[in-house]
Amino acid sequence: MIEVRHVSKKFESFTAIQDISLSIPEGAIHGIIGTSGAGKSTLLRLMNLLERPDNGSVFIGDQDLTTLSGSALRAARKSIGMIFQHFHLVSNKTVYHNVKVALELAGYPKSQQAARVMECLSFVGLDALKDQYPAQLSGGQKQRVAIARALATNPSVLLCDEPTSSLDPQTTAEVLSVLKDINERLGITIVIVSHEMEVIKSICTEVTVLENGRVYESFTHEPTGIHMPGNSSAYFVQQLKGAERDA
Ligand SMILES: Nc1ncnc2c1ncn2[C@@H]1O[C@H](COP(=O)(O)OP(=O)(O)OP(=O)(O)O)[C@@H](O)[C@H]1O
Repeated sequence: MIEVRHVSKKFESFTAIQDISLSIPEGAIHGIIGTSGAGKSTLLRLMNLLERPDNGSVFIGDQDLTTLSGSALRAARKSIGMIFQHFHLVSNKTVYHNVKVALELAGYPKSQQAARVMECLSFVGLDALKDQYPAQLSGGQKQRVAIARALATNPSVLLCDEPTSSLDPQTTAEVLSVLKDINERLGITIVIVSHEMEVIKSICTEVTVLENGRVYESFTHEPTGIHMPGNSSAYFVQQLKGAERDA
């Protein structure tokens, strides 16, 4: 499904990615983890050519993205959605219009746009908030709007760059549930960059550990499932008083 072959990327004289090859099968949830600066985000951005590699090729299905440019690359990118740590929503557009803009940019048939926006919003459970603005939403809701926007063009791949790093544990669990749902119900292959071990452990079916721009190890993984943390005042008190007693 996604195949990165002998890819390298330099920023001036600094080599961020060194000769990486990786094969991610259809239907996987592939986690990429490593220390800060290991090259995780750069590797992810190479997968949709937001960064163009200096060497090597990037296949999505049987299409080598590195051979494309201009309108052909824009067309190929419709099959690759992406979400980010800071959501990247348009602040002066409503939830509805944040999703609709993805369809407009992709040239989706005008007569079908409204129905598709609502379909995507109801998939992430936000249809009731369609007329809200991003500033009126919680972090988890903002990320769900970003997911709905990424889903709008029916991608086969969703790239996630630290999707839960700005969120509290409860909201992280909710967003991970949406990602798992997308993978299971829509069959979308997911690549998720995170420095949070729990995120990788909970939903990833395979993992790549990066170190200094190289693959340290890549392996299959049995997801542990999403842990729903307590979210009541009583839970916080119990956890903190328990921790005090144990200290
Ligand atoms: N556009 C750029 N110009 C110059 N250097 C860059 C650029 N993008 C990334 N780098 C450098 O490449 C290296 C890898 O960056 P990258 O963001 O991929 O790492 P990361 O593993 O995602 O780190 P973090 O977890 O801190 O986000 C870092 O040293 C970074 O400073």
